[in-house]
Amino acid sequence: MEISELPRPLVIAVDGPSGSGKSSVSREVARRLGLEYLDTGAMYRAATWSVLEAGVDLADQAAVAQAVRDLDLRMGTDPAAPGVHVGSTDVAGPIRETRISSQVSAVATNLEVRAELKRRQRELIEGARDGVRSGVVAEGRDITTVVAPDADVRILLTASEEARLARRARELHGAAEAHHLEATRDQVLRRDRDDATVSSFHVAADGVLQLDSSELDFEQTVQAVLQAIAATVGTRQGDPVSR
Ligand SMILES: Nc1ncnc2c1ncn2[C@@H]1O[C@H](COP(=O)(O)OP(=O)(O)O)[C@@H](O)[C@H]1O
Ligand SMILES: Nc1ccn([C@H]2C[C@H](O)[C@@H](COP(=O)(O)OP(=O)(O)O)O2)c(=O)n1
Repeated sequence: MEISELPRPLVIAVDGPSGSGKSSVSREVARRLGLEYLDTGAMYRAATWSVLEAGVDLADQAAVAQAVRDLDLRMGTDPAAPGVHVGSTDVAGPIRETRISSQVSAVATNLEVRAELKRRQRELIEGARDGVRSGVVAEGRDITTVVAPDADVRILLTASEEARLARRARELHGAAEAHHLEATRDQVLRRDRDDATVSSFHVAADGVLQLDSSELDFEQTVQAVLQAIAATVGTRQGDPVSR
């Protein structure tokens, strides 16, 4: 089925571990389908940036949760330029720094923080459903299971540990040599271990399509996701309630 014929509104949920390619692939899929793009990991990163900026002790769960409830977070959802602002401060760059990557799980495992961000993510997804682009690709760790279990298409993007480490090392250091792989280990494997205590993103839940990108390059992965979307919503063609 032609992409232009896909029913709208269209909500696509993508989850996966660190380095599986979910952010870059989801963003490109959103761009090609003319949908909005929601990077929920960026919301946890911006919350972490803000809490640290305010000098709140990450171990003080109640104070962290309150700071996140008070957070003036503005998520841009244009896949061509998905900005992240806290108040008027552009934090798109700072939230990718190693100091945030290494501490974000402490915030993401705070259950009150999760409840607050889940509420905001649902609002953003609903807003996108009714917005000019009529839909969104939302990606993270618990989108297929908790935030948008009723999404039209739900995909778990996985890749072998080896592939994920190599991709992250290349991204951070420009090469995947042994010492780079070691330096990247904390950012990928330890963080996934911590994050997995509150979300399930290694095994696909019922009705969630698992896609292993270990042997695929970026373009092949984008194509695989587009095909999965067309195959899933294409079967509902003619269904007037395509959500
Ligand atoms: N299928 C793929 N093959 C090779 N590299 C990829 C693939 N998908 C993504 N990448 C690259 O791997 C890195 C990590 O991807 P990213 O989308 O940030 O992963 P995630 O959001 O799951 O942590 C990026 O530099 C990205 O360009
Ligand atoms: N829906 C989500 C999205 C991200 N998180 C957490 C898990 C991660 O450690 C951080 C940052 O997510 P992000 O997707 O930017 O992580 P990657 O570096 O792409 O692996 O937020 C989450 O708990 N739930």
